[in-house]
Amino acid sequence: MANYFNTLPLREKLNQLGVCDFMENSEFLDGVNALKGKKLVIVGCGAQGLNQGLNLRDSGLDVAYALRAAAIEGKRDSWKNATENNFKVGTYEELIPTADVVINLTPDKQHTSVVNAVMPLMKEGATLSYSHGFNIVEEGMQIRKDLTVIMVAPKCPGSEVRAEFVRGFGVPTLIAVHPENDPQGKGLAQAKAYCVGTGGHKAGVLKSSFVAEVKSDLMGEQTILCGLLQTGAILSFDKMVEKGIDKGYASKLVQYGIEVVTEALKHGGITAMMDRLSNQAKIKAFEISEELKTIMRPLFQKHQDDIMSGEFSRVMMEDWANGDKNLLAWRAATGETAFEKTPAGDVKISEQEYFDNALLLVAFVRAGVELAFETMVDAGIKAESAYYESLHETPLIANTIARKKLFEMNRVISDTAEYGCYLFDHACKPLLADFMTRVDASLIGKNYNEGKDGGVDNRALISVNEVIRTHPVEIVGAKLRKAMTAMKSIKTA
Ligand SMILES: NC(=O)C1=CN([C@@H]2O[C@H](COP(=O)(O)OP(=O)(O)OC[C@H]3O[C@@H](n4cnc5c(N)ncnc54)[C@H](OP(=O)(O)O)[C@@H]3O)[C@@H](O)[C@H]2O)C=CC1
Ligand SMILES: CC[C@](O)(C(C)=O)C(=O)O
Ligand SMILES: [Mg+2]
Ligand SMILES: [Mg+2]
Repeated sequence: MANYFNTLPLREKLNQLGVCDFMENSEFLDGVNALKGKKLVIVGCGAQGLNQGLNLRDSGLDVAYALRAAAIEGKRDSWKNATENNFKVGTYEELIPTADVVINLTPDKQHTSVVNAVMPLMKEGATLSYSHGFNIVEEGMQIRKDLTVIMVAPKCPGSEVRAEFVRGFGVPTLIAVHPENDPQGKGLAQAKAYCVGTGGHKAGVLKSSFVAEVKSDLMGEQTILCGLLQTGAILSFDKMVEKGIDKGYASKLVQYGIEVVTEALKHGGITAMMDRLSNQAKIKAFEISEELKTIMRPLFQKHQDDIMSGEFSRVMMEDWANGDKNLLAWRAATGETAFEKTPAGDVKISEQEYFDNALLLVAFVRAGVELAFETMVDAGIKAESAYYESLHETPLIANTIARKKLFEMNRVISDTAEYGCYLFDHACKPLLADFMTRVDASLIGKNYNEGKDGGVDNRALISVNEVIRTHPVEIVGAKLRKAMTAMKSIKTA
């Protein structure tokens, strides 16, 4: 199989990369009807499988789970997830032949073998669905011509797909129909109905393409969403310990601080996050984030280049073939970091203190969101898609760190995200070594405002505000957030 994207002529590459239509509420008035009464069979019951299935069932759809025989016999977690939630469970042979829609929610590294196993069992004219286009785009999987192939890709971890739905909201979602597989022209209607079933239509839906989803999703997850949050968390914690800050306090400030500062992003973008700081702290956070952007820009560009060329996938797939040797070693090393091993202290930190005592975290977030957004847009990804993959999803990943630190984040994200996260983190830390020698406790661990009189140069403040507020991520964000009127707040630690 050849990398599908690389087989396309340049104009078609650009064409597919540029597919990005924000869908109006009026396009979802048909609700879940296109899937009502159809049999939806989800393959795999993990992070996305379980949570999407719960939402789809609560939306009135008929959902069952096809698991591999070993998972059923061994009563593995996937079997427990499904049966404890009272779903029908069966083998591929039992459930796939009657399915109208087969939803493949197994890890990307298994897609070729899973699709090769289920495709011969699928009935004529059925639909195969993915939540990430890797198998189609990077591996060039060929699907039987009578089958419709759609994608419904929530822009967030599975746990948050459920949590937002239960809160009465949803998560932004990219939907697409594979241009090579839409023989009956029903793909879009089914993808829209599926998206209503998961609640995604409440948060914003982009009509995208498999190509645009893959090239933006991989970039977001490697850089700002997971890679940089991991780097920022570890470096911030280590710096506080080096400066003599209590370890329990340091652990708590980072674990919950990322969630608290990014919650402001969710509601009002970088502007709202930076406005939570005093004027003098905002100017300082702006300066250090500008420096971080300069240092990290080449790394962000390298990741995007490697994603576009297929080099990233090639190297990751080598590791798959090698029994995940690198991934497993990197996962184990993450578990051994001092941040991971130090429990959060039993100390009260007020919401404002998370901002005032963690300027460095705010600077990492601003730098990472803006860099990821700028790099994606420069590569031909549309601003709306880049916004979801950078600014909007950062708080949702931060929620997972608040639960159980980097372990939880890496457990709930996909296998491609976890691999890319470590790759970025390992390249980023050495790049920041010199910068970090200049960071003191006033930037992380202590209140930046302490001992300062609060005065600022008016012109400097006006110019900082101007740069923050007119960044293209803020412009598109303001527009997209208007469509998120039902967004709920989360409770902070
Ligand atoms: N994780 C996330 O939050 C996101 C994931 N996605 C996409 O969703 C899809 C699913 O990812 P994710 O939910 O992380 O997957 P998980 O790693 O959570 O695994 C899902 C399930 O697949 C089953 N499985 C594993 N290997 C096989 C196999 N060889 N054959 C059959 N079943 C297998 C596992 O059950 P068992 O081993 O018991 O059989 C497990 O329950 C991916 O395409 C991913 O890119 C998209 C957005 C976010
Ligand atoms: C963390 C990134 C993601 O792409 C996601 C949750 O959207 C993944 O693959 O897990
Ligand atoms: Mg994603
Ligand atoms: Mg992903």
